[in-house]
Amino acid sequence: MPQQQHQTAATNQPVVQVSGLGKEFRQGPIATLALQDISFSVMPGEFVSISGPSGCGKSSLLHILGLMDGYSSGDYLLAGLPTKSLGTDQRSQIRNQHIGFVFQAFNLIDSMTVFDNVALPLRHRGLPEKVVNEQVSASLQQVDMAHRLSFYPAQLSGGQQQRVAIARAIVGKPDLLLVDEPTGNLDSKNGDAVMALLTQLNRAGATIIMVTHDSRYSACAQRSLQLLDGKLVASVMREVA
Ligand SMILES: Nc1ncnc2c1ncn2[C@@H]1O[C@H](COP(=O)(O)OP(=O)(O)OP(=O)(O)O)[C@@H](O)[C@H]1O
Repeated sequence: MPQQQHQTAATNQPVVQVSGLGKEFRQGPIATLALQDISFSVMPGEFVSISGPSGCGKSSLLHILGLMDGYSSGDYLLAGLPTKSLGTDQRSQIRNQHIGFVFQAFNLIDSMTVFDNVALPLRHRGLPEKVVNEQVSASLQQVDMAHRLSFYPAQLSGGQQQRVAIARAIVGKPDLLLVDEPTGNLDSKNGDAVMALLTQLNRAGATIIMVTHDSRYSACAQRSLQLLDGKLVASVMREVA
């Protein structure tokens, strides 16, 4: 399969730099401290997993890293850009330029073909259709789904839908792939295939942060961050085969 070069593979600036990050949710008089004093960096080309028990703050952290939610304290630099005081439009633009998302539920648009789903981030950037065609084709080849470009999501298996979702996430050559429980809706055979694909993308230069409950899959990452009660309690390096 052809391999795309990801933007950050050649730089030495952290893709993610989080320091003293805190997140408080307020529901009337009740305050929940979902994240407390979290600090870590992720360098270009790293594959980092985030794990921990239910309610420990994994989704809250991923949402902040994806600029889908703000934070209450600390700092977060994305590819060197300060994110603290960004407005909604700026966040959305930076998300489109720098971040690819892969969700547990795939989140494909049912009324659009595979091609149009994958083309979405590029059309959002206003790129010419010729460039869109080239990049979508390359991206679908990377995930081995080029033979299904005129299919609709309902005509695909779960594993195929997730591969299309991965194609959509990488089509714009983002600095960072944020992956949330990518195997949660898949059987073990398809889950293994999706993890093999993510590992392959990482070897080709993609920087990946993945939330997973599954210790088998967190072992695919070079580093595992473990959260407990909103705190970062361990950062474990692994030798990945
Ligand atoms: N919108 C919200 N309003 C209030 N509290 C919230 C909100 N979102 C999350 N929380 C609280 O923040 C804490 C962390 O939740 P979060 O969803 O980040 O955990 P998680 O580790 O992703 O859990 P799971 O593995 O079950 O998905 C929990 O105590 C949760 O109740």
